[in-house]
Amino acid sequence: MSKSIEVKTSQKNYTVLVGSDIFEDQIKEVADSFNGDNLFVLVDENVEKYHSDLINKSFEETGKNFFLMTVPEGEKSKSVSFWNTCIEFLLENGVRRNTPVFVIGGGVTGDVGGFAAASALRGVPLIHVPTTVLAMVDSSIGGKTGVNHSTGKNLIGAFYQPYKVIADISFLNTLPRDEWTNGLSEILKYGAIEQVDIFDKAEIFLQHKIEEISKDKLIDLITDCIQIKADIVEKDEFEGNIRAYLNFGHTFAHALEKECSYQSISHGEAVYLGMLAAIELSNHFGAKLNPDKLLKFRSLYHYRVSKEELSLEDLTDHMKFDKKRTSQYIRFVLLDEWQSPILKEVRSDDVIHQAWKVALDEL
Ligand SMILES: O=C(O)C(=O)C[C@@H](O)[C@H](O)[C@H](O)COP(=O)(O)O
Repeated sequence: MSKSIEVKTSQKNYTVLVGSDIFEDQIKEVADSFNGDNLFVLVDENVEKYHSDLINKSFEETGKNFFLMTVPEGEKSKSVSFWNTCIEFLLENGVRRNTPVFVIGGGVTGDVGGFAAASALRGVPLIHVPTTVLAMVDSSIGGKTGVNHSTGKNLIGAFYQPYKVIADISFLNTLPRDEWTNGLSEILKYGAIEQVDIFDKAEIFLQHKIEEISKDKLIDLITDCIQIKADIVEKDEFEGNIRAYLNFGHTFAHALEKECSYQSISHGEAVYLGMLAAIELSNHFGAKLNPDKLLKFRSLYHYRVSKEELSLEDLTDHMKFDKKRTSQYIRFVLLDEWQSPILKEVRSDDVIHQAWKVALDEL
C-alpha cells in the first residue's frame, strides 16, 4: 500500500509519497524526470551504514553519474560550517540549476541538505527522502530548511519547497527505539493542535513492539500527519499566522535543546516536555486541559538529563531568541482547549518558570 498527498504552495506543488519498499522505483522515476547526466546525494551516516547496498544499487540503476556525500549524524551537522561543506561538495562537482539533489536522512540531514539545495545557485531541485518518523511526519514537509546559530536553534535558513518527498517506511526498520519516540512528539502535537483522533491512532506505539506495528496503520498515521501539515502550510506557507501553531511546545523545546548543547536531549524529547509546559501555561490562562492525554505516553521517553542540571533562568533567557517574538515579550503557542491553538505573549517570567517547573518534574 502507498498513499500520496499533494502539497500546493506558491513556490511549487509537489507530491509526498508514503509507502513501503518504494525507494528504488521512486529514485529511478525522479531521476528520469530530469535531463542532465548528474545526480547529487546527501545521506545521513547511519542510513548509509545500514542501507548502502540499496542506495548505491538504486542510484546506479538510474544510469546517471551520482556524487554522494555522507552527513555526520547529530545536531552538530546543522551548522554554518557543515552547510558550507555541502555547498562546496555541490559546486565543486558541477551542480547545475536542473541537477536533482536527493537528501536522505532525518531532520538534521533534511534541514542542512535542504538549505544547501535552497542556496546553491539560488536553488536546485531538492528531493527529500525522510528516513525517520520525525522527518516523515514533519521536517520534510512544508519547506523549512536551515541550520542553528550560537544564539539559538534554526535561526538561519530559508523556506524552500522540495520537488518531491519520498517517505519509505522500510527505512524505519533500522531506526533505534528512541528515534521513534522522537517522532512521536510531533505526532502528538498534531493531536493537540488539530485532530483529536491522532491521540488514539498514536496508541499503536503503546500497544505494540515497534517491529510488530502494522505497516498499514503506520502509513495511515504518517499520512494523516502529513495531510494536517500540508493543509496548514497551504494556508500559511511563510508562517504569517496559523503555521506558527506547528510550533506548539517548540518555544520551550528549542530552549531546552540549547541548554543541553543539542546533546543530552533530542528534539522530540524536548518537544514532549515543551508541550507539557505549554499545557500548564495554557491552564494558567484559563484553559482546562488534562495533561494525561500526553502523559499516557511518558513511559516511551527515556531522558538522559535531570532537572537539577537545568536552570529556569537560563532556559527562559534562551527563549528570548525565539523567532515568533515581535516585541520584548515571548510569544507562545497555547491552547484555549484541545485542537484550539492561539498565539499569546507572556509578560511574566514567574508564570513561565512555573510552566517549566511542572514540565521538568517529569524528568
Ligand atoms: O514546519 C513548521 O512550521 C514547524 O514549525 C514544524 C516544527 O515541528 C519544526 O520543528 C520546525 O523545524 C521548527 O521550526 P522553527 O521555525 O521553530 O525553527
